[in-house]
Amino acid sequence: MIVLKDILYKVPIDSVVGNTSVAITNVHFDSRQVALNDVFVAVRGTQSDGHRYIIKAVEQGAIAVICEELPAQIIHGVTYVKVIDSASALAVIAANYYENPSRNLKLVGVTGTNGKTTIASLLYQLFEKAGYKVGLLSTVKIMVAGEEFKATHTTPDSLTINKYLAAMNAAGVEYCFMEVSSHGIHQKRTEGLHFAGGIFTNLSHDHLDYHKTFAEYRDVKKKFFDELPKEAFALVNIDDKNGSIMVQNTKAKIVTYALKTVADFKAQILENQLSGLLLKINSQEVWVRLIGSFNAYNVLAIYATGELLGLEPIENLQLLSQLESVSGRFQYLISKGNITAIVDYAHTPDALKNVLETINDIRTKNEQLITVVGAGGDRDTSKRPKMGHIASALSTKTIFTSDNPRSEDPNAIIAEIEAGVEPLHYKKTLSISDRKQAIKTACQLANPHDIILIAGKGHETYQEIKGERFDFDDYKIVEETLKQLEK
Ligand SMILES: CC(=O)N[C@H]1[C@@H](OP(=O)(O)OP(=O)(O)OC[C@H]2O[C@@H](n3ccc(=O)[nH]c3=O)[C@H](O)[C@@H]2O)O[C@H](CO)[C@@H](O)[C@@H]1O[C@H](C)C(=O)N[C@@H](C)C(=O)N[C@H](CCC(=O)O)C(=O)O
Ligand SMILES: Nc1ncnc2c1ncn2[C@@H]1O[C@H](COP(=O)(O)OP(=O)(O)OP(=O)(O)O)[C@@H](O)[C@H]1O
Ligand SMILES: N[C@H](CCC[C@H](N)C(=O)O)C(=O)O
Ligand SMILES: [Mg+2]
Repeated sequence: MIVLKDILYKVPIDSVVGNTSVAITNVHFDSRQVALNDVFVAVRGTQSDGHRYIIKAVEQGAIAVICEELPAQIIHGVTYVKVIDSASALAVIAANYYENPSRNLKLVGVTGTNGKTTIASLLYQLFEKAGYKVGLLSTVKIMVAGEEFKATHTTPDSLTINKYLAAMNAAGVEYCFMEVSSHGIHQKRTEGLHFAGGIFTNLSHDHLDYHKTFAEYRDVKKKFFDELPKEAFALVNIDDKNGSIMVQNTKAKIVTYALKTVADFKAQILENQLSGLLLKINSQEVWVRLIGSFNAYNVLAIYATGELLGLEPIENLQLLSQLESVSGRFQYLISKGNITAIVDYAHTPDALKNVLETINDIRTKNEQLITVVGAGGDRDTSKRPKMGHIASALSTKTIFTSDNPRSEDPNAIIAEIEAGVEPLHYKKTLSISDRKQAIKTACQLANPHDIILIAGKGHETYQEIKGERFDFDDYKIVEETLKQLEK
């Protein structure tokens, strides 16, 4: 039996109306999911306010309500707990309800604009190959010791996080790697978790619709490091100018990694090819099957984390060379007709620039680089012209198309992307709003040895248009189209 006051442990409370010794069944922050004897936590959101649904939750059987403001109408038999901050209370309640599962394993959070999925997924692979039971919470999927679950967010809500961590406890998981998004930190989805370490990848332009200014976005990321406990490690990319800012106020042990600067963990790129990277890490050579100089940072962060969590350096290096690429991250095929098609999740200006520069480093001048790219609807609009500028400047030909238009007009998004194209690059671009048609056109324009980059959607298996999700898989489409054209 779970009692309300037990799950309120360490929640900053303002006042209580009713009895906190009542038995409760479940906890929800969505009134539509509330059933008899559940607790409803009213959270203020971006579209609506959970406080509006308190009456509905009580009608559905809620025995207790956690809120920042008491409702005008108090129902007898229901306990009302007024808290300072509902989102924060929800996170602490979630951890209490599932018996603090983050304390029974080593939890490492990865934050930064790009590279979170890559690092978290490859750490999952590394520790699994080292013989441990491992957990993963990522944009692509959730893993509990080999069992796969669907991911809906990069960082899920605090109840979902703790639910999966509890399942990991039950499965005997020793290490869990999770992505920590800026939305996740800002909405306090990760509060109340006990982290053994935090990793900072890099910081560049993204989500400025939500966070408004770059400084605000940076400070939200920094908050994750501010809150790490002193026994944790804070592993930071010190080549990124925001790396030192991230750990300015952390209590955790600061460990640095870099390619260009003096750091605790240092790497050098010896070779950079389409088949992989040859790196020198802390004076040892290692070959990895990951492509692009940005992946040298990811590999170095993974190596350093392995060592910080106790892997032997030799074993660590051996396992690094066995890692397989992550779905939708520089995932490529070479067709029968010798056309290389690359599918990559680059959906920020910086990621797009990195991927294009990597391809330009690898290709020879007579091969064309044909890029297919768009930008998501209902998301940061200021990145659109930047992406248009970068794609057109760094590709031989660029086809602008739709990403997930969501509620927006696809052609209006494309017009904003086109606005960033410099006049001298105009003639190298065309726009086709139907993404499938855009991919097909890229395939038709490609000659043997050319490279096609399809950016922005990576592993996604849908396209979201006007609230509906249609099946869509960049990799499958380009694979099938090239097969048909080369029949
Ligand atoms: C903008 C945003 O982050 N929104 C998240 C937020 O929803 P919200 O604030 O819009 O909620 P709301 O609709 O205003 O509702 C307020 C409250 O009323 C409750 N409610 C609402 C209706 C009702 O009938 N009854 C009821 O109780 C809701 O459950 C909610 O608690 O809280 C929800 C619950 O945790 C999230 O599912 C939701 O994510 C939406 C779906 C989303 O698209 N989020 C994206 C932007 C996101 O979080 N992305 C990051 C990755 C970003 C990156 O690439 O780095 C991620 O971590 O996934
Ligand atoms: N260390 C890095 N530095 C810069 N760009 C990177 C790095 N790692 C990956 N990228 C680029 O960013 C894209 C997204 O990578 P990844 O999915 O690992 O990032 P993410 O941080 O998880 O993104 P999201 O915020 O959408 O979850 C990749 O497809 C690649 O183009
Ligand atoms: N986690 C990112 C994913 C963007 C992926 C891109 N395909 C899009 O739909 O904009 C976001 O929610 O902003
Ligand atoms: Mg991710």
